[in-house]
Amino acid sequence: MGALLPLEDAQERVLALGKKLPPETLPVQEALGRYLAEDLAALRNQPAADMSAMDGYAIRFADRSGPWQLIGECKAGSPPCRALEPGETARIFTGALMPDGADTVVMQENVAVDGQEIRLTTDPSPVKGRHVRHAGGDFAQGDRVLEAGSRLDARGLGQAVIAGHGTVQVGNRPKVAVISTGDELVQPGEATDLHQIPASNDVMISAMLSDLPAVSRSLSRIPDQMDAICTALESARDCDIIVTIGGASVGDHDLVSPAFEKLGGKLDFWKIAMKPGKPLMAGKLGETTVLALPGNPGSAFVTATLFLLPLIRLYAGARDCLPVQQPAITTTDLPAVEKRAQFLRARVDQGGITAYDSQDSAKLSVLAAANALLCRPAHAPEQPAGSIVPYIAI
Ligand SMILES: Nc1nc2c(c(=O)[nH]1)N[C@H]1C(S)=C(S)[C@@H](COP(=O)(O)OP(=O)(O)OC[C@H]3O[C@@H](n4cnc5c(N)ncnc54)[C@H](O)[C@@H]3O)O[C@H]1N2
Ligand code: MOO
Repeated sequence: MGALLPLEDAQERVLALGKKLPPETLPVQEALGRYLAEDLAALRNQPAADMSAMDGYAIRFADRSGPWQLIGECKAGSPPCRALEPGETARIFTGALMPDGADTVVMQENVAVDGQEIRLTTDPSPVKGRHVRHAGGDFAQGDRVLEAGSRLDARGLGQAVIAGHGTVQVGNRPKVAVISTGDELVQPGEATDLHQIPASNDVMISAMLSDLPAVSRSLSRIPDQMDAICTALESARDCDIIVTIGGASVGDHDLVSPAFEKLGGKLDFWKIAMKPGKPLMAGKLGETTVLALPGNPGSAFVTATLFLLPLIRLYAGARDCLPVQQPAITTTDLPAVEKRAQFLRARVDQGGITAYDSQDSAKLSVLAAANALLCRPAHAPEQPAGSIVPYIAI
């Protein structure tokens, strides 16, 4: 067997095969999950002017001990009442603009109201500036409030809107074809003979894409025949990315690589130093990036996590494409790793991270129970229980 390509090199090469798509402008309401194509600057100050953070009474700190004469009302959505003179107060509500002259708010729980006279009932007396949100205290016009390449989640959308934006420039969604191959595959829910298996990877991989800005289509259960695989690949050439599942290894019926080459595909690499996922293949078919994932469910999931999702993020304009690794304490001894980096299906909780005893990449039961991939780099030394190890949350 020739030298296997190290994982990091393979990730770099896959990302080098892709390209960021030209951006588009969308109404903010339609931009959930997209990556910002440019830094977003605030178009307004927030708050636009000093405003009250409480329901109560606006006062001048200079006459903090009261009593005060009530001269008007300030509510959210209306301009403030006239300026306060010494000894005066205005009724004010949360979110209302402060009247000129006022610099402090006393909560209504801390006063007694007697007609137009308002008295302080608590000791100590008010603190200067208390319960006032100052103009520009959140952000000022021109401030960068969101970074190019960051993902617009619910909070990001809220931020864009409060900063004054009705539309945003975002990365486009790559078109992705998911092609599964195998004579043994049957449709979900269909009865299986002993030599058959439900096509679970198709649903699993498509589901992994559903959380990303991608337009995917599925070409399921292509037979292990050269012509059929070539036809499927040809039919997806309008896509930015073709991902195949299964038929990536070296068996006589593993025809993805031969079909890819027959159509003139340019192989970038095949086989990497990783477990599971060794038979991963990557290349270009014209303008389309092709990733061939191994068929075992554990291998398909791990390679999709480490290669396919990052590639989609790259096309969609993400700043950070690779999965985030976090630290946890291993609850078990981990043996030294040889040349293939390992991604162990594991369970992480407050007590630490525990890799499952069985790491058979064909076992969906283990994959489905896991909530983490415990990362073990190639040539990592033995790590006893209690060591800190990296993991990817799944
Ligand atoms: N002589 C060697 N044999 C194998 C090697 C090797 O290096 N030398 N590599 C092994 C490794 S590692 C893996 S992983 C598998 C991957 O093989 P393929 O990508 O060719 O996958 P298949 O043979 O088509 O399928 C493997 C397994 O997964 C099931 N499968 C496939 N597609 C689906 C699907 N869409 N849904 C559910 N299950 C699927 C398939 O029925 C097989 O059971 O090769 C090793 N062999
Ligand atoms: O990707 Mo294979 O799992 O190493 O069996």
